[in-house]
Amino acid sequence: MMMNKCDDSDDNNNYNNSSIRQSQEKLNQAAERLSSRLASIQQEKVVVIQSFPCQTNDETEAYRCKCSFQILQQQHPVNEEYRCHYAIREEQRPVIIDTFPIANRRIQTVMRQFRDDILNTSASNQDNFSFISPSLTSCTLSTSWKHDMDCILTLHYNQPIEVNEWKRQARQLCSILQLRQVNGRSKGLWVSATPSAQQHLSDDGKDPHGSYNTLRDTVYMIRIRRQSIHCNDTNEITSWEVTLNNNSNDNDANTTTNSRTSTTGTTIIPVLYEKSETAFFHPNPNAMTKALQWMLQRLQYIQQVPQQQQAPSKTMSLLELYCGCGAHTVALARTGLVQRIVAVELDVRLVQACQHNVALNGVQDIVTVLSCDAGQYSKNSGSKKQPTSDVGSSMDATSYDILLVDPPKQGLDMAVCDMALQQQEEKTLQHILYISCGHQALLRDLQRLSPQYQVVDCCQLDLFPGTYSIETLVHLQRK
Ligand SMILES: C[S@@+](CC[C@H](N)C(=O)[O-])C[C@H]1O[C@@H](n2cnc3c(N)ncnc32)[C@H](O)[C@@H]1O
Repeated sequence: MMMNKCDDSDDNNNYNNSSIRQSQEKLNQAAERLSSRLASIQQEKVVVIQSFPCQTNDETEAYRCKCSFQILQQQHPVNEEYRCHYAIREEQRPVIIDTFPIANRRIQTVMRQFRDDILNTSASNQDNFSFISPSLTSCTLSTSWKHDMDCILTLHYNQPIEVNEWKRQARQLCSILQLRQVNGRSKGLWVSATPSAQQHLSDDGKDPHGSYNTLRDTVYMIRIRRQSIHCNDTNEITSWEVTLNNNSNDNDANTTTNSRTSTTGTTIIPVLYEKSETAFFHPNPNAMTKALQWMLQRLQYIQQVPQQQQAPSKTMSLLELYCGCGAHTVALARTGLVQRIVAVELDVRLVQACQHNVALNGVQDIVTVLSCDAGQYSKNSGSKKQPTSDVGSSMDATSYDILLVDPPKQGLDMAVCDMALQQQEEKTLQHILYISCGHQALLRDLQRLSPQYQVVDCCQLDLFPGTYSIETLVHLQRK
């Protein structure tokens, strides 16, 4: 568990510095362990494991953009008033918490205001929210990656909601807490309210444009080109950075997909996202943007460095399995480094979100999103069968240059590894970019792939600071 933040500023600084140091030490130790495991998996090549350490206090302490809490009512022992508390489950039991320091600043503020100003308020104010608090059992708070953008509060009840009154009060709640939307869920019923009475939301939370409880974001990819002179040869070196901060003075910069190139040759490419609050999205924006930056660097390397069978700047195609809402898909499609992407996802809500994000960024000509199981897709591709009816425009899996995988903790389906290994004769698939949040599964998969692939680059980042979780990014290349 994370420690509570201390209020004294000197101690606070010490603690903050030490939390960054702890994060760095955690990565150093993980790199040592992984190095020795890799050495036993592949004897041929030694790779240096880099790390992307956390650099700011918010990255180590206040990073989570999705949190769920139980809501408990307790009677005060002295004045006998009932007070609401947040609780998290530890060893099957609810543990009351006053604060949740790993939640981002916006969630921490809304948590405090909702509990103190709405749920535990004076009798007069209680009347204003009399339909909000009774039978409330838990809540979920979600924000955009850039947490000053959107925040959605979802309230779960164990009794039916009185819909009209609840909506009226929830709308007021939206205004006071500056939320994009408040949802109420009770026994299969889903009601939603937004600050504006005019904006119609149907009772299943869908807005008139069809986007479902969406949190909006803009991620900026920065391509930096510079000349390097070595032994009278001039080469152009391209590097990439990824950030959530729009440093321009342009107010429209976070709603447009237009790229901007400066006189020095630096290009800023905005990527727009709308992520469903109800389905998976990366809960740590720092880890998500760092991983994306690493992917761009690797694609740049793949495109520039001549391979045995591959000339530089060749048109590249990419198969992405476990694509989620398209967090990587749309960004990669906008780099100009890949000309064709097929993205596969099992959860239909995420398939829809990914398709929506593809359209939002105008990359429909580059990306095809498929709704199917990654293992099944790989099996069918291996046997040259197309997996589902909506794959008309997709290619056979044997014809991609790069495979990008970001599986759940359990790692790759065996059929995915088989598909990557089966391509030995055609030797088309050259590279695998593997994003892993499950360490044991990653080691198992690297072992399975080791007869034909070797690790050429590896990087680790602190997935959930204050816990043991690490994200490992691995670039495998065909031997
Ligand atoms: C770790 S998440 C990564 C998602 C995405 N890359 C992102 O960053 O948002 C893993 C994703 O794999 C999907 N998934 C899980 N099992 C799958 C399967 N058998 N076939 C396809 N997708 C699957 C999940 O729905 C989830 O979206």
